[in-house]
Amino acid sequence: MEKVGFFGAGSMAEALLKGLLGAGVFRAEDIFVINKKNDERLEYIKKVYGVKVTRDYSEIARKCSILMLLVKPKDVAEVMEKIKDHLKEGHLVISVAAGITTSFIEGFSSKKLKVIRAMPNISCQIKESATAIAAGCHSGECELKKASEIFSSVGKVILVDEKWLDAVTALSGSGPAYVYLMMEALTEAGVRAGLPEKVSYELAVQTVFGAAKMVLETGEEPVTLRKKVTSPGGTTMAGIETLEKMGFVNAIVQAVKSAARRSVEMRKESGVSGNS
Ligand SMILES: NC(=O)C1=CN([C@@H]2O[C@H](COP(=O)(O)OP(=O)(O)OC[C@H]3O[C@@H](n4cnc5c(N)ncnc54)[C@H](O)[C@@H]3O)[C@@H](O)[C@H]2O)C=CC1
Ligand SMILES: O=C(O)[C@@H]1CCC=N1
Repeated sequence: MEKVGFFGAGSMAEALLKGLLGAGVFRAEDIFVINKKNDERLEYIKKVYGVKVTRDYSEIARKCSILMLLVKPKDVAEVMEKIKDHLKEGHLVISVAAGITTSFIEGFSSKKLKVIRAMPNISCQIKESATAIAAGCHSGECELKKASEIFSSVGKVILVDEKWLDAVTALSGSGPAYVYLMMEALTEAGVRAGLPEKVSYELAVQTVFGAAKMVLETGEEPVTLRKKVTSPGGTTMAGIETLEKMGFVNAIVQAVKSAARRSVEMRKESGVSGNS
């Protein structure tokens, strides 16, 4: 079985660990994890998931054929500097860092480094991620297949051109947070309408879950399902009219635009030149 190195031990690394181990894609003993300086966090990761932890960057590069960059965009360069002399053409580098291009990563090595840029989301923890992947210039079918296998074990995978990744990041990378905010808003709305908080929360969460499951299980589009809920002159229509008046759709459109813009900014802040 291949060995995989995790550079980063934060939220995304833990969500992926849970998903990948749960799916049996890697054995715990084949996963090596390193972080910047938080010993307690690394100990926790080792204890809970039984994976190997180290402070030796070269050990990971030596032992693992798949290297996953699970650090913040601004920290990608630091990791690459630390591992660049140990990189081989046989390595597959998979980066999930928002805004960071495959060409930026490739640029750290004189070898034809195989790089895949992926944008999963936090739901890989429960194997329900929506992940988009794009290949760098030295990656081909084989690398895409490998990355696809990894991420399809934790959810759905879509192959995209790298130029779409800022938009993908803004939509499905950040997307779970928008939906959580929707749940928070519905809960607060229920409380303001007189419901006890616990009741409101349970109804809000199950409503969001049921609505998504309806789309997936019936195959009907959201617009069709929305019309089925909206009786003429009824309660839903009153609610939807208010959402429209308050610019609900535009708010979502602007949110995704802002997030995509931020992905571009973070790329620039990380010292990456070029557009995508
Ligand atoms: N959190 C999310 O829902 C998603 C995050 N991402 C991407 O995943 C990446 C990680 O995000 P999070 O896990 O949320 O961040 P985080 O802040 O929770 O974790 C970052 C980890 O990187 C480690 N790190 C920093 N510098 C390092 C270095 N030089 N060497 C080794 N480890 C180092 C830190 O110690 C920490 O463990 C980001 O690039 C983000 O854009 C992508 C999709 C979703
Ligand atoms: O907020 C962020 O920058 C990362 C990328 C997508 C989700 N979280």
